[in-house]
Amino acid sequence: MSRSPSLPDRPRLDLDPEMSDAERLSALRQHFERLTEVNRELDDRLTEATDRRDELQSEVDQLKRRNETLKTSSLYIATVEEVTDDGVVIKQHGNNQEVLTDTSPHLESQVEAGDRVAINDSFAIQSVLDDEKDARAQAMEVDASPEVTYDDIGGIDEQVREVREAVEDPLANPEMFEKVGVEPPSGVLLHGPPGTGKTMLAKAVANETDATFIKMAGSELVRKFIGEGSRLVRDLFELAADREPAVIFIDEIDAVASKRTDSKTSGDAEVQRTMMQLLSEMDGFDDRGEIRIMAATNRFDMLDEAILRPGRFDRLIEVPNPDSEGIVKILEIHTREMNVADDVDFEDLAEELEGQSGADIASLTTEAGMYAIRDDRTEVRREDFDDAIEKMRDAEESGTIPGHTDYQY
Ligand SMILES: Nc1ncnc2c1ncn2[C@@H]1O[C@H](COP(=O)(O)OP(=O)(O)OP(=O)(O)O)[C@@H](O)[C@H]1O
Repeated sequence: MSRSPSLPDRPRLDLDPEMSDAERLSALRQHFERLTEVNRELDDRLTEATDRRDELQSEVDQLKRRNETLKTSSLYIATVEEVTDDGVVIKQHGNNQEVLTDTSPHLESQVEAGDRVAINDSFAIQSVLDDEKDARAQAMEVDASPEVTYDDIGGIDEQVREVREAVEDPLANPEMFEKVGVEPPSGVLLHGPPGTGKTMLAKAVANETDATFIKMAGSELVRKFIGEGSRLVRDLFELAADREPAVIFIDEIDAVASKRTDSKTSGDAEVQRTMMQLLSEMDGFDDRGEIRIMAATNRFDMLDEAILRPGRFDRLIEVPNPDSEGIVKILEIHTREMNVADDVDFEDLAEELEGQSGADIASLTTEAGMYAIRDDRTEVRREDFDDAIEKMRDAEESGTIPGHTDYQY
């Protein structure tokens, strides 16, 4: 780095007592001129230094920005295959390319075979991903205390009773099953059309038993790369064991447990592997205990029978769309907090809503409330429900799915 030239010397004033007044005045004048000159010089240097400082500052800002971009730029995921003296062998997810790469010295001691790591464009390992941060966080929804209660679920009382018996009792009273010598159902499969309260049921059981609710969507298990699906299944059961009591809920289980297809694509083989992993986790599972397994599907007809064998999903509960009595209950539940006008008759509305799911009814009540708000009213009237029904019908006719997808607990 170049050093800045030294500062100009401070001018000295030498006054000889022998000097005449005129000489003194001239010496003083010269001194004043030199001072002014040095002052100007210092001023220039100051301006120069300030300019340089601004320049350096803008360089620092630029570097900071570049550093930020580097830090936030996309990294790729890979699995460590082997740690050798020559470097680390990783396999990139997605293209399965094997690469021999380096780790930064501070990570050297942390990297082990089997770890998932984040790599940059040049394959250098940037960080080691732990399971929580990686797969679990991405693919699972973990709720230590879900808020849904049985009172929030309408029109499927029989299903609630069955679920309580099959899931809640073994969690709450495992010793009872032990004493009587009865095996509780291993897994409970809820099946029925979309939006009928299957997820709510699983959350309500978890709530009632103070269990952690762990949800994994079957589609998440399929989107992963080779070996990733089965690893996620293992993670799922491990996490449940860490957090017991826990209710595992696998939604859209048909995604990994459909009847075998004829095609022999590697994708199918991978799905099969994931399903086998799921079955083996369930088979090696102690039925009585602190973890209960539930799954849901809208495509019961597609399921591979292997998952329905005893010891696996051996309790099937159908959750249908509500009948008119159920619709009234669901309307009551979803209007609990609403100021509903006297002219709204739920029985009458239920007739119009025949065939709709709980989710449709939930979004319909929200929509009716929105009509009241748009009209600057706090009271929701029959006309608002009528408008909401009309909107729902239009959406059905035009093929767009009614609003339940954007209205979730
Ligand atoms: N029986 C019901 N009682 C009250 N609300 C319901 C009922 N069924 C559905 N809902 C409403 O619909 C929303 C979605 O329900 P839920 O997610 O439980 O359906 P699901 O059967 O799991 O649907 P999917 O098969 O699409 O996953 C709930 O958050 C709730 O607002």
